[in-house]
Amino acid sequence: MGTFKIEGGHRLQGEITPQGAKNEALQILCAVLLTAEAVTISNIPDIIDVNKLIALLENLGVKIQKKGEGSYTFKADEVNLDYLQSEAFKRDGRGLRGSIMLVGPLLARFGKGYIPKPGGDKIGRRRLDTHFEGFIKLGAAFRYNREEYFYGVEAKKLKGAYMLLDEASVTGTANIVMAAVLAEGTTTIYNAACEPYLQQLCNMLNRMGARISGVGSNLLTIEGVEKLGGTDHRMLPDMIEIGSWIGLAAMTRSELTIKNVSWENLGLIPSVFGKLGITLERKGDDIYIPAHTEGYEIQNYIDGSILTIADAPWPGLTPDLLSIILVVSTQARGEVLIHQKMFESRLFFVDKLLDMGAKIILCDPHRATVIGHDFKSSLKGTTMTSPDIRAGVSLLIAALSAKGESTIHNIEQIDRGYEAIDTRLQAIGARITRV
Ligand SMILES: CC(=O)N[C@H]1[C@@H](OP(=O)(O)OP(=O)(O)OC[C@H]2O[C@@H](n3ccc(=O)[nH]c3=O)[C@H](O)[C@@H]2O)O[C@H](CO)[C@@H](O)[C@@H]1O
Ligand SMILES: C=C(OP(=O)(O)O)C(=O)O
Repeated sequence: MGTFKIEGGHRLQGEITPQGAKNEALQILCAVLLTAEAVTISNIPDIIDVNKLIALLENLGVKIQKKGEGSYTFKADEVNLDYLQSEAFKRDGRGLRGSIMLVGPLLARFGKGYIPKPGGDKIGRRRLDTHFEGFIKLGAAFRYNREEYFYGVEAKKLKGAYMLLDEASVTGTANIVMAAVLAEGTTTIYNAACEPYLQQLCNMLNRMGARISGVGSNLLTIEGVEKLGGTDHRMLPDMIEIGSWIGLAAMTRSELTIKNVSWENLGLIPSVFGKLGITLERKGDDIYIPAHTEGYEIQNYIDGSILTIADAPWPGLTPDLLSIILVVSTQARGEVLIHQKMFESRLFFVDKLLDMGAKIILCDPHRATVIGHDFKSSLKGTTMTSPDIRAGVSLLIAALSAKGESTIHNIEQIDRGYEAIDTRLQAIGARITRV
């Protein structure tokens, strides 16, 4: 179990460039299985989850060639389907959430897709019904081995169908889209998720020869094609990392520039931080955050009532930023209710913030009221364990703003999604060491 030691209370300064988007990368990498031709992908983040998925592709027989930093060519012309039945796959396929998206492309191209119950953050129930109900609608037979937690779908030929998803699942939509592009006839997916991750996936598939319309909306129409070809694709900057750095700048009262953020793909993220009173300036495609020496003040609603910040399917606020928003609120002027609607166990990390001196009432597993300190009292360094990726980064931000030394254990959770976070933060003045 890796550990970070952090000496808090120091201002940071400078520029930071976001990595390529983790959740986009997981979709895009699975899509290389849809063609026998070469697909070149750049801006791939060097993080644990992505590297695990690349290893799974390699074990499936995908030829992988490094082109440069974060840039690889993938060629799935000799896929080894026997690997899917191996003990190694049953073990390694469980290592991340994103591996579930291998199923759709395998089913579409080879008529069968299998996966052990995938891993990812332990943040509450994470069902897969949307994925498999979609495959069944396309004509696949489904089986689930409860003893081994092993899922399987098979179909000689998928047939396009209309489906209204019971929830706008991000990985579920990506999986069904990747299955439908090679199905016979037209598939309509209503209540589809439409995050930039999915827009990027659909645009890439269209460049490979797919016929997807409605990209960016919750109504996707997919006319199946016989086969797909190769393409080049570049990952967008990671919007969750961008949000994390905005929070970091505000809470450490640092002047920071976040480079090349792809503003048009950030949705509500800048305005939600704006509601916490954080000033962001758009400079070209960068975000400039001045040092908040006077702190920041949470806005109330127009009628004077207390602000709620809640997650919602895109274009609502992504749930992956709520832990960071919560931590940043602990030093704001004012109060806010944080409502994590999607996940049941994502707010329990607030106990650690309470230990550090934050004023938070955990109302129930989904809601926490935060009463900001307005920097009149700093958080105090402590020893903690990172429970999940975003809580881990939130605790890291808290530790960097706190008085004294903190220790964060289980930092593999952070490394799952943030590339070389220690050296990148050291470069802007953070006192953080990996021990
Ligand atoms: C690898 C990857 O891409 N992971 C992301 C993906 O996970 P993932 O695709 O696993 O998450 P889903 O979109 O399926 O759903 C996440 C949770 O939200 C609930 N839900 C979802 C949609 C909805 O309309 N109502 C609702 O309550 C689900 O029941 C589930 O508990 O999307 C999540 C939601 O943005 C993000 O937190 C994860 O970082
Ligand atoms: C929940 C997350 O990841 P995963 O779905 O991979 O567990 C996340 O990125 O915040």
